[in-house]
Amino acid sequence: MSLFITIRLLDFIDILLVSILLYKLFKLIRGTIAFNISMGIFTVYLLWLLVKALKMELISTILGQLFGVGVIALIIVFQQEIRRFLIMLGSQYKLHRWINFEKILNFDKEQEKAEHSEVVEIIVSACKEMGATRTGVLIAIQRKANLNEYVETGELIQAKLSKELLKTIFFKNSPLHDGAVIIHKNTIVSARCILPVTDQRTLSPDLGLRHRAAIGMSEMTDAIIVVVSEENGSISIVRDGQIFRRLNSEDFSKQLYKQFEEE
Ligand SMILES: Nc1ncnc2c1ncn2[C@@H]1O[C@H](COP(=O)(O)OP(=O)(O)OP(=O)(O)O)[C@@H](O)[C@H]1O
Repeated sequence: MSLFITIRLLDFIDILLVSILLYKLFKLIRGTIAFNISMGIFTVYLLWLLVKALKMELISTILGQLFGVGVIALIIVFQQEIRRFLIMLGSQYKLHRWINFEKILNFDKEQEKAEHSEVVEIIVSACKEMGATRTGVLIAIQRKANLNEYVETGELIQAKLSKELLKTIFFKNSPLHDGAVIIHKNTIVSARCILPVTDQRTLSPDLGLRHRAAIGMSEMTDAIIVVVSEENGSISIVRDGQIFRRLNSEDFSKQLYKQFEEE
């Protein structure tokens, strides 16, 4: 047996990839309850190593059994985080851009752009007016990921998107004003939808449930979420767990266009 450990270039790449994955994972769960759970598991793991080294048979067998089913338990406990992590990898590195499905399917980019600008114009104009009247708004715009599970929590509308319809839905006395509206292309798919609330604990305390639901939705899906605050009429855009707050009309429009372009 050779006394020298041979390290290949591939081993470096291996270590680098694991470091990147761990860093991304850390960034994703930092400040959430998942971080505390991970720390708990890590502590139990250290304890297991210690009792094994001290040859304390009973406790080390019990902890060993626990880690035996650990992978399945981890998948169940971290189901949401694993999902978010995969979505983040997929959206951040934009694999579909390299593969370019649109080109393969010969998708008409010009038509898509025209559709986007119609949707952006309607949403910007409606939100500006609703902001001025301090009307609370929560809109999730579907991108690649299917939003059916959230659509089903609300009332199906399936109507062509228009400024007046959006304003009617979010009007304070409307029975549909509570919750979120989900839009796909130029259709209002449903209203009164319940979105997942983020469990990030480092968010600004002035962000209430409407904004937290917007952030939660953006962590779970690649949807673009628009929020108008009922409290102060300010407009925010949320994507990939990131919130762009208090946008003026010009920035709101620019940012919304940018998010549409950024697949
Ligand atoms: N999980 C959810 N999914 C969809 N909508 C939600 C959810 N939770 C709360 N909302 C909406 O947010 C409203 C409450 O907003 P809240 O005042 O707590 O939030 P906020 O972020 O402070 O917003 P605002 O600035 O408009 O007050 C609810 O009436 C409801 O319409």
